Amino acid sequence: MDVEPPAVHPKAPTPGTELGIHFDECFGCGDEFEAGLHLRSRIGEAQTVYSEFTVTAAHQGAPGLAHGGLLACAFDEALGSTVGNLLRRPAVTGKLETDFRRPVPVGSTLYIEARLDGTAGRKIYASADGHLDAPDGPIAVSARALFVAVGFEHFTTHGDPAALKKLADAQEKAKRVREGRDWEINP
Ligand SMILES: CCCCCCCCCCCCCCCC(=O)SCCNC(=O)CCNC(=O)[C@H](O)C(C)(C)COP(=O)(O)OP(=O)(O)OC[C@H]1O[C@@H](n2cnc3c(N)ncnc32)[C@H](O)[C@@H]1OP(=O)(O)O
Repeated sequence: MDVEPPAVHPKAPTPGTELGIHFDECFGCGDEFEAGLHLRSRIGEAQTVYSEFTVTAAHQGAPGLAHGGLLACAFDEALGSTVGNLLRRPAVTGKLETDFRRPVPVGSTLYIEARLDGTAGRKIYASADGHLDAPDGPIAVSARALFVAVGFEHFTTHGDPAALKKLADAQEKAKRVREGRDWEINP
């Protein structure tokens, strides 16, 4: 099947939009686990999403250096957020390939620029570069991923119903807040 240019969803968030946490307990972006990556993302121009995270002592592999697996996690999150938010299509990572080009010390911030590369049926291709300590800093890590579009039953069949309910409740609350209907915000 031919690879087609990605078609950004008409209701995708516009450039400049700060993307919130998609699930409080997500290791990549959630805020419930102190040791998580706490990655933050923003929509850029031309099918890009910019993400940042700061490496802490909780992310070490060798002393003082980020663990490669946790760096891969950051790219999975940044690329998944790019796919989910720009295409507005549930999808899961099928394949993730990383090139580690420079060590990433504890205390440094990785600026990840991720982009959609194309789609072929259910297959979605995306890639990203992680710049060290500045958006135009040297590239420390690059990644390419294949996401596969799935139905919501992927999550209801294989996931945790209680966690899915928690997520649905949080999304409903966020919607109420956006629409000014939440009593805690507008008593
Ligand atoms: C809605 C609004 C959203 C709003 C905003 C949301 C924001 C949201 C932010 C999320 C941010 C979190 C980002 C973390 C994302 C994860 O970490 S997801 C967790 C890790 N991934 C998984 O657990 C996936 C586990 N794997 C599976 O469930 C299944 O293998 C898959 C991937 C669904 C595929 O199975 P399947 O549905 O049976 O499909 P299958 O026919 O095998 O494959 C479909 C096509 O993909 C190809 N393919 C599949 N796997 C591979 C592979 N590894 N290599 C090469 N090709 C492959 C197949 O060859 C096939 O190709 P074609 O024949 O069509 O040419």
